[in-house]
Amino acid sequence: MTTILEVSHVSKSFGSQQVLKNIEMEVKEGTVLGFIGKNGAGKTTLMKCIVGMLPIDSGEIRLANVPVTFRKNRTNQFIGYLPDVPAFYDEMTAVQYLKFCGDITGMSASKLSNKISEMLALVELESSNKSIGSYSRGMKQRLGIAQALLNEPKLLICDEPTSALDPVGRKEILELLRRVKNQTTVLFSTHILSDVEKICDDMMLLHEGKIISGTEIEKLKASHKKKQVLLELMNSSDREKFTEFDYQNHPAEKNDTSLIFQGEDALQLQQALFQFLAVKQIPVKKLMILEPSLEDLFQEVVK
Ligand SMILES: Nc1ncnc2c1ncn2[C@@H]1O[C@H](COP(=O)(O)OP(=O)(O)OP(=O)(O)O)[C@@H](O)[C@H]1O
Repeated sequence: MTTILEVSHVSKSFGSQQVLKNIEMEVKEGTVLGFIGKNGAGKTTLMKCIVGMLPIDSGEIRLANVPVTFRKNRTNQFIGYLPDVPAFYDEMTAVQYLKFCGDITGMSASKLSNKISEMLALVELESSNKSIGSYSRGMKQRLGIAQALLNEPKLLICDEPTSALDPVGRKEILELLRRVKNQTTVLFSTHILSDVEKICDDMMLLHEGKIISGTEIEKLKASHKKKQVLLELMNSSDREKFTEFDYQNHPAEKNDTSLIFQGEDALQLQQALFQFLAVKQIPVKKLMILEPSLEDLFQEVVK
């Protein structure tokens, strides 16, 4: 797989505050990469460095193997960028706005006209002839993505595209980003971890100026796995029989018909449960080892 974005040893400070510390990352072509971090972690800063809007103190950023230089737009031909707070001309319609943006890039009139129709269909705004000022936040984000994709970028960068949206708007944007994957590589930042779990091929976490890669997150996940077992019973009366189970070694969380057991070795725990269930002849609805959620891991990393 070709590398589209390469960030090597990048550091960046604002005064005495070092926001990025020797950052190393790579984005492979055709993937959707989720970029996670708490508020103020430095996600926007890194994205602005990638698009050449902020200078870096040291290191190198390469896009399609071309070095990014502060305020030089040579590498911006490869990028579509949707900032966290996109600005629009409220009195324009979507078509007028995209035409305005396309004209600036010097696209030919016929190509632009086809491209506008294609993009508006992609973001499902083709039937809207309202002015942008009357758009919902979700519609504005979708228009922003259409605009960012107008010049067929190799990499689409979206800064917190779902943060200000309600669940319906968020779902629409996530589905759109997933669709867009057929046309370009996507890097998007978020602090909503379930968004990343839903659509991303890879993820990375920015914490205290350093990147924790998707591979490291997976390792963390593996080390946290195999520690919890969920048991769902057919009825609540059977749950009472668990008073005789060895809770001392396997403390459990209890609900009406389910129990979550904690242990150092989930396989052993599962075996002990199987034995107990067989001896007591308790019917089972579900018995499974629980995977930790990204939210659990995030809490683990940042605590
Ligand atoms: N131009 C600037 N001058 C001084 N400090 C800045 C500047 N831009 C960002 N910072 C600081 O750098 C840190 C990282 O900010 P950044 O906006 O990159 O975080 P973020 O991860 O995008 O957060 P959010 O999710 O809140 O947008 C913050 O402490 C912020 O105050």
